[in-house]
Amino acid sequence: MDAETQTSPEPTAQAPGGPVPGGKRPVVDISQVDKVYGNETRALDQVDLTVREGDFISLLGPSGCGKSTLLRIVAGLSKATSGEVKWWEQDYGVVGQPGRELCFVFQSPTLMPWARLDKNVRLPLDLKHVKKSESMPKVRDALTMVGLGDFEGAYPRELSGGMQMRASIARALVTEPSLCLMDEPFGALDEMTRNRLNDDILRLWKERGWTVIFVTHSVYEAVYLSNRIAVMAPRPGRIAEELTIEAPYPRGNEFRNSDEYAEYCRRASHALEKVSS
Ligand SMILES: Nc1ncnc2c1ncn2[C@@H]1O[C@H](COP(=O)(O)OP(=O)(O)OP(=O)(O)O)[C@@H](O)[C@H]1O
Repeated sequence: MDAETQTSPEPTAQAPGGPVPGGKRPVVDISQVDKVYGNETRALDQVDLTVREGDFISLLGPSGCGKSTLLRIVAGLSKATSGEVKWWEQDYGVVGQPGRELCFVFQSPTLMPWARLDKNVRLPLDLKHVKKSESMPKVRDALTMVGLGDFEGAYPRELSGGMQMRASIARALVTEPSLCLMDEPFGALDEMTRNRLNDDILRLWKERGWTVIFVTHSVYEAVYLSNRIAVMAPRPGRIAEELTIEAPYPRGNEFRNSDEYAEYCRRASHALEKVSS
């Protein structure tokens, strides 16, 4: 998971199962994944999802439908009971090899309270024994990208909740991931801060050429950010419906205030109501 990122092989027009719709190469292929916990909770049942290069996919669903479980399985933090999670042309085990770097942004910032921001953000590179002379320019670059360029010497307690979340995104950025997994990163923030961070994430997604899998409870957030939304249902956890959000990027306030956005939100709410009832 922590190996140096290098350039991925050139995209090809063929997926293992045939031609790639739209020419986009699959990054992760989740196939017939079940997860049954030790207490016999069936958290996931026959989940199929193909994540393609450049996708911004939201996993949207009520509490307990298995969103975090699925994300943790993709990250290799938990094992599927059965089924497969494959990377393009290779098994999951190759994560951490060149071109297969991923990052995970958790629900809370999980910063080390005793360390200044630069040290917090440098942590993944320190763990890889990257020399300080090499890591510090990357740390400064990442902090600047999330708008915290002037705060590298600050302690987490000196920052607002939104700034702490930005710092945790900077810590993910320094690893130069190609796939970014985000588990409800903005759920605890007020609406204005969440909107601002949504815009930041879309900018980084575009600039960095990321593929993102994003967990959220919020219909509004899912529609604003995503090109695809997988609506998940509980008991057992499964993907009940997939919505495509055709609105072009970049998206901003114009999109947020548009009839098109309202219509997509209505559709996503309706899908969510169906699985929650
Ligand atoms: N370690 C575990 N052991 C037993 N059951 C678990 C474990 N982790 C999760 N579960 C159960 O699996 C189901 C799916 O949980 P999960 O956290 O993946 O859902 P979620 O959709 O992410 O929920 P939330 O939106 O509340 O975070 C739930 O019923 C949960 O109680």
